[in-house]
Amino acid sequence: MSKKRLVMIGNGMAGIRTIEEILKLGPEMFEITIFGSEPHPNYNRIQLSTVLQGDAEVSDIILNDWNWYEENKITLYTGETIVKVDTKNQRVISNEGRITPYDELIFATGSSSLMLPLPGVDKKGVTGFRDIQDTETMMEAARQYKKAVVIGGGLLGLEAARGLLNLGMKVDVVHLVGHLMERQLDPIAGEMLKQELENQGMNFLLEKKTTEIFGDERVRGLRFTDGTEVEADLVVMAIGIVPNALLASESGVRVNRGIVVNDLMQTSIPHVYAVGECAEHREVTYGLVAPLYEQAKVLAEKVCHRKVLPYEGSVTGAQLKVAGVDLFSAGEITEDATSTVIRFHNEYAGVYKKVILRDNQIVGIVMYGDTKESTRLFRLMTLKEDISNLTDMELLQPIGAEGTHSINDMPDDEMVCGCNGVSKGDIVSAIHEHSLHSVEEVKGCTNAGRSCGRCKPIIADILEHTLGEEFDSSEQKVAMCGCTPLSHDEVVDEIKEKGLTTIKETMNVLAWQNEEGCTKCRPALNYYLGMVHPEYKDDRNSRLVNEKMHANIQKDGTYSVVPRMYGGVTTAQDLIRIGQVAEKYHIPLVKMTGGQRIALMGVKKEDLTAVWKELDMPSGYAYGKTLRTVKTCVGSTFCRFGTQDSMGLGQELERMFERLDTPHKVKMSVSACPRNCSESGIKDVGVVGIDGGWEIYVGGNGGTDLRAGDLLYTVKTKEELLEITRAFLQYYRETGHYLERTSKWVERFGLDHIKEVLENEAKRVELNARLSRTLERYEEPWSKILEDDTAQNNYYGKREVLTT
Ligand SMILES: Cc1cc2nc3c(=O)[nH]c(=O)nc-3n(C[C@H](O)[C@H](O)[C@H](O)COP(=O)(O)OP(=O)(O)OC[C@H]3O[C@@H](n4cnc5c(N)ncnc54)[C@H](O)[C@@H]3O)c2cc1C
Ligand SMILES: NC(=O)c1ccc[n+]([C@@H]2O[C@H](COP(=O)([O-])OP(=O)(O)OC[C@H]3O[C@@H](n4cnc5c(N)ncnc54)[C@H](O)[C@@H]3O)[C@@H](O)[C@H]2O)c1
Ligand code: SF4
Ligand code: FES
Repeated sequence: MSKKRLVMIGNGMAGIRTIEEILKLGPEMFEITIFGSEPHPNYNRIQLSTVLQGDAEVSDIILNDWNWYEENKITLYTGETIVKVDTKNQRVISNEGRITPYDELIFATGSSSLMLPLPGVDKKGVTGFRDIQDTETMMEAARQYKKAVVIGGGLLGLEAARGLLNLGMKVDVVHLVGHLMERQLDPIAGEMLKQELENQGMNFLLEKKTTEIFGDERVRGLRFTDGTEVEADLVVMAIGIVPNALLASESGVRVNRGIVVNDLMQTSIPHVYAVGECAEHREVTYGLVAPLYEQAKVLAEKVCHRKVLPYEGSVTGAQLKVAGVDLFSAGEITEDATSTVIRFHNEYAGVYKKVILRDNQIVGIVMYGDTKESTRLFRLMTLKEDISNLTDMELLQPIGAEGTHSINDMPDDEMVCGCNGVSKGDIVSAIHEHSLHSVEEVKGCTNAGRSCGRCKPIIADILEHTLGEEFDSSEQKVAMCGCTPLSHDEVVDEIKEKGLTTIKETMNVLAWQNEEGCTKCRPALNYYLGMVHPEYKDDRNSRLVNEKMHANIQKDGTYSVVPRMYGGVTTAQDLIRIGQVAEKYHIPLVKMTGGQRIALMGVKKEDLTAVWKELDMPSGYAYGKTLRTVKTCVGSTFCRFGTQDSMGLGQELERMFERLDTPHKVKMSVSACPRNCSESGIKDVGVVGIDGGWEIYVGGNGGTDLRAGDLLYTVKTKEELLEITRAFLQYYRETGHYLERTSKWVERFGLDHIKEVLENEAKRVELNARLSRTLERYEEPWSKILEDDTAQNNYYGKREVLTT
């Protein structure tokens, strides 16, 4: 039987994904011919922003190279545009006069940039941002000129503006309405975004309507309806897109805004289909790849005569690809009389989260500054789950709360790669079925990570979780954050090799792509610099919010205060004082913590310093990436089973390591006999007394990733124990990644390796010496703040932390 002739107009992302799906279902079914106006094979249009921002070359973003077409016996005509479709005789005609007959025809013509029909729009230096050519036009302009204006403060305009800043241009963004990305963000989130981008160097002209682009042959500036003007050597129009549907309508295919299709992607003419941005389905046209790839799958099943699950439309979520900006938006963005809203807003930390509910279902999500919960919430929204059994707290995790959402907790159907519709379950099955070991292999096999690339860190986590020891994390270089391509280890090596001493200097010398850094890299750099240079002056403003405040911020915007109680031992005087302070400052809850401390919960920000003063006790660092507590049992002092003085040792350890900066929090414990009443088996360092000595366990964790500690050594004396523990902690400090718990670190390095280092006497002595130098630098923070009026005003007095 001869093959049917399949012709596709358009060689872009949605079209080629359709062909890939067709080749999977029926590799021998069609003789395929593709026409593309652009002179390139299929490339990742999404990554044009990355190319413009200087993080990739055009060659890096090719999705299907020339070989792919050849290997799949596809005839490809690039740089050739179809100008006529004769649906009666089933053939297409190109601008080169080439006539190609078809049995099945697919329109995959995408969209074009919407260009304002203004006087001067055809001047040199005015461009859209849609393809490689536009990107090259902008890059060329940046080599010769200084000043750019972007019209449109949406996703595209802001990504373009960020790229032009990276290329050294001064950039104004002209926006029609009062806040940025008004289609995705409400005014509060829009304002937060504006502030961040202003810090990065962008200038905004809001509520401005352009009337004219003036200049000579080349643009010189813009004029607005209010009579004002702004200079410009380059104007980038990013005010939306228009589906390329004219050819279809001229060929008699029904067109509204886009080419109208039914649930099987069929147009009004038999054997003619449309897919991607050019298609209009149930009156909606889409501008993100996720829905387009869903359409591609349905269309492939249809033309291959497979059982088809009809396309019923998509819910989309948007994120901005600009370093230092963490936002997510999906569905409705403003509440109305029929909806209710749960909102968390911490202006100080720059975090805003809003979930809109109707009939106990999520109908809208807006998040800025912390989007960790976005995939989970988006899943609840798309599945239309009844959320009435979830508390506000379960829906919106406050900042500073431990993420409850580990890979373990993730349901199999949770979407990992939104662009390509790949769930955790799909990835885990592919890892097992195809013996995959790297992110690149997962990408090749499942498509996850193949578009915007944002999901790659989660794919790496899933690989690690699924493969355990077989996972070679060294192969998976993960950048510290979007501000740099360097990994944590590479940044630390550079700090040491180049003798970098401040955050600013590190960012400059290592060519940070975002001058100010972001909430991921600033705290990490602050930690690494302090770890490498004991004399480093801590940059408080680069700390995570709880550390900056020296108190844990709570769900309702109040704080918790937990004073230090060495080894979990207190006195009657301290308890009386705590009681008096709790009464005087109307502290609503006094709670014993899991680490044997007393927490005063619900302290108002303006009362924090007075509470510290009247308690007159050191900070317990319940908020810090440092030693939290050393939990102890009563031990030989009172217990008849006790073989050792656990309270004495616990207090000594806590006094030794209090305030020590570590990559993540460190919990310790001392039990005086193997009955282990203070749970030494699930601590970062857990000590158990035995007859004639101590056992030291490390890498234990009692949290979401439950892990029993490994026995590191059995020692006879307290001196040996202290020397080993100090060396262990210092080695963790020097080689752990910022925010990596010892449980993960021990697994990454392997217990044998750690033992080998600690058994080497010279190394052990050096580690102890470096730790001693570091420990000298720490001071008690609460009393320091009480001596410092400026700090009190800046952090606790004038500013208002808003939580609604
Ligand atoms: C800078 C930028 C950043 C983006 N970022 C994201 C993002 O982060 N996430 C996301 O989901 N989406 C993003 N998008 C949108 C995404 O790239 C598009 O949704 C997707 O590329 C659309 O695919 P398509 O195949 O429908 O159209 P296209 O990729 O535009 O392909 C259509 C092709 O058809 C060709 N063509 C048109 N008419 C003819 C003709 N008559 N004859 C021959 N060829 C023709 C065009 O030249 C074009 O090459 C971004 C887009 C841009 C421009
Ligand atoms: N990160 C991403 O997901 C991403 C990135 C880039 C592009 N895209 C996609 O590309 C497409 C185009 O993006 P876009 O940002 O151009 O479209 P958009 O429609 O999302 O935003 C256009 C913005 O321009 C503003 N605007 C309209 N007319 C204006 C005028 N005369 N003057 C000033 N401002 C004006 C609008 O108010 C709107 O905010 C969209 O489909 C988008 O989803 C997505
Ligand atoms: S661990 Fe042993 S010594 Fe400590 S309290 Fe429990 S039984 Fe007593
Ligand atoms: S989420 Fe975009 S590639 Fe995975």
